[in-house]
Amino acid sequence: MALVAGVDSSTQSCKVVIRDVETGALVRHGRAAHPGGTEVHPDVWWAALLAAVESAGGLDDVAALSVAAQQHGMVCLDATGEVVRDALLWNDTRSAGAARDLVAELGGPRRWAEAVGSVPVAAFTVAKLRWLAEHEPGNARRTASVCLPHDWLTWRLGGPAGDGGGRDGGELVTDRGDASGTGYWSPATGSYRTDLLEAAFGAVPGLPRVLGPREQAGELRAFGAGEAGRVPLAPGTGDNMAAALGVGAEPGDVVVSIGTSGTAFAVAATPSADPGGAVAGFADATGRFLPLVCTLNAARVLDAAARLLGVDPEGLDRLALEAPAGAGGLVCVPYLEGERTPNLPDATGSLHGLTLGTSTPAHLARAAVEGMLCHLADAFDALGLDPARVLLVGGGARSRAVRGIAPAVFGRPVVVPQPGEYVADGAARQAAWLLAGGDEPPLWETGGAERFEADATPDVRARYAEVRDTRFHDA
Ligand SMILES: Nc1ncnc2c1ncn2[C@@H]1O[C@H](COP(=O)(O)OP(=O)(O)O)[C@@H](O)[C@H]1O
Ligand SMILES: O=C(CO)[C@@H](O)[C@H](O)COP(=O)(O)O
Repeated sequence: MALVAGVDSSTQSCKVVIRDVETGALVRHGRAAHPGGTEVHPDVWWAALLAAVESAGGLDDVAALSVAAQQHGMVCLDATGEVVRDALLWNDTRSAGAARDLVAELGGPRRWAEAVGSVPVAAFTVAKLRWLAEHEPGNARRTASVCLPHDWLTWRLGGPAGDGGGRDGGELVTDRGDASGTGYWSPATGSYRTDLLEAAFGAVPGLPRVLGPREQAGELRAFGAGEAGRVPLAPGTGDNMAAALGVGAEPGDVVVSIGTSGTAFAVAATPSADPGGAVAGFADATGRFLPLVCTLNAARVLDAAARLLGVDPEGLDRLALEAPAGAGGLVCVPYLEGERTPNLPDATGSLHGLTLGTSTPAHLARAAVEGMLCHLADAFDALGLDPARVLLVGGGARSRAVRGIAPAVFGRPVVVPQPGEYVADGAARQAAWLLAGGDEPPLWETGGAERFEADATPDVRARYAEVRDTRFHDA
């Protein structure tokens, strides 16, 4: 039985799945935690990857491997391949002012949408590079090349066995999906916009070569591999693109992911360009496109509510399901980490409608779940689609309360695939595609999905919208 490995190096953890190439059956898996915070030295991802691989039983028997990872993170390397400074992650908002400046300098959001499919906000690599040039000019001058988390991990995996840091000049590569989150690569033309990068950063550092969906990224050299047999590395991709591949999303589906970020995205045949900036016009991992709306606040809203109430995730579910729909008028606008969509990087969360009646743990739990889901429903609406299927994935989709309340808030049934690691699965499927060749990724049985239905509660969304607009209209 030939096996492939898929990695998901996401915000909170690194996950590894080992799957059968032919059937996609899960053979082994492992994970290791990432630290909190919005800047991290890439070596920390490397250490977590090693630990996750070990807990997945190693890679000795895999025939190909692919890495997916959190999008946008700025990894700067010097001329010797050493990391210049901690990577700034997608959810680090210090670059919000830099993004505003870039939008103004190019002549407004429409110009950016036309140039690269997206209007940069703090998350985009291009804004982080402007921030670096302005605030850490010494680090900017040392930056000989810039890449993304999955590019860097792929590069390290292809390094010499026993590599302890630094590299000997191997080529950096990326894929269309992750390149489309930089703000200096156009999904529509498939080429870098080095003019935009130079205008933002004052120089054009080395950039990863952008690979096609099943182009080989190199060979596995870490873990002592590459001596006995050759293990090809697939191009890898951003975590949302990998999730689309992992659940087998097709045009007509919208995927809503509740991880550290909340995302709503769809597979599209043509590129998109939203001058309003809400929809990022990304590329996907199959040669198509992935219009996507991303929020900064999703599963961690549930974590925060559980912490506040002194309960575990199951306790939060139980409380939320005890309270009535609408939580008696208690509304949580969950901008706990600032927000990206809408673009309110300095916003904080808000609780509105406290009365003696709503001052109960159950009402607070319900308000947190509904607020998080109303916020995601806004993201879903921004896509402007009427999909045949809405798929709910990510760690937060494991919550019983989320599954029960989501169809009411979204006003349509939701399908929850069997609990799994869909980003790592997508990476594994890409690795299998590299081995199999062909125009389409191999078809894998994704297992039993569960469909959840509920009566729509438009009044819950209306009340949320009223509080959101009153509180944040002028923010
Ligand atoms: N049963 C559950 N109920 C609610 N939330 C859960 C549950 N299991 C996991 N989570 C949440 O999932 C989140 C992590 O999701 P994940 O998709 O792995 O994030 P990321 O990909 O951003 O690292 C955590 O914030 C965690 O609280
Ligand atoms: O910035 C985006 C999408 O544009 C985020 O979705 C990141 O890719 C992080 O993903 P998670 O770790 O939350 O899955």
